[in-house]
Amino acid sequence: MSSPLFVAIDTPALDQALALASAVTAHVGGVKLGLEFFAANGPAGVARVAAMGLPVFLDLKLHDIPNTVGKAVAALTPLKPAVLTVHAAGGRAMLAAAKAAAPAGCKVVAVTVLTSLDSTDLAEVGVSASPAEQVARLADLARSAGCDGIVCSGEEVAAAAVRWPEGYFVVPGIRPAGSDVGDQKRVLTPPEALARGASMLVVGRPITAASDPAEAARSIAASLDAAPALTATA
Ligand SMILES: O=C(O)c1cc(=O)[nH]c(=O)n1[C@@H]1O[C@H](COP(=O)(O)O)[C@@H](O)[C@H]1O
Repeated sequence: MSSPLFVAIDTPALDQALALASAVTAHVGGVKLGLEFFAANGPAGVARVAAMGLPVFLDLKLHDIPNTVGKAVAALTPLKPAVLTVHAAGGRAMLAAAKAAAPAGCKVVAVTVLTSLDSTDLAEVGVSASPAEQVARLADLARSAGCDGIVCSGEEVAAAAVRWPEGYFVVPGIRPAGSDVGDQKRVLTPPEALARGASMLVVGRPITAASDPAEAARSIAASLDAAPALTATA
């Protein structure tokens, strides 16, 4: 089985992205390219990283009217992403349009509540539900709209995996014990998130900002090998 560990290569510098992907390739299951990389390098940059051979998670968090999102997803098809993100808050028709336009074999996953938000942040944008309640609501929406899974934090993934047994669960906000949390608010360690049912662990700065990214990735991968089997509870 390929590793659930994906490294988030958040940099505008193509050379740096290629060097990071090359350094960690033996220890990860794929690379995640997001807005920072895409804004600077566009589809051609994504193709350069993809040519290295690792699966690419293209994390553009699309959120617009259904027609626009469907056409944007169709335009990304030549890049053959393994996974694409859209925002669940875009609604049922937008989620269905994204899935309908996605290339065969590409998982469309819906971002529920960003891991940088807590209940105070949600209240500020008019959401009175807790992060756990909101993730459950948006997971049900994503599932019924035909998506393959969701993005949520490690705090919600066990309940989501119970609600949606065949779902694919992308979990960012991953921090090895003792590492800097940064702007993340809902975090879990790599083995804990895996044990709770994560399908993919997204790790950025704990690897990319390490003095030795290859060693950081190797160490996280080794911690996963020692992780206990799934113990998901609702
Ligand atoms: O969709 C994502 O990947 C994502 C969703 C989310 O709720 N939180 C989140 O941090 N991410 C992404 O996961 C990565 C986390 O990076 P680090 O905090 O450096 O590990 C970033 O590239 C974020 O864009």
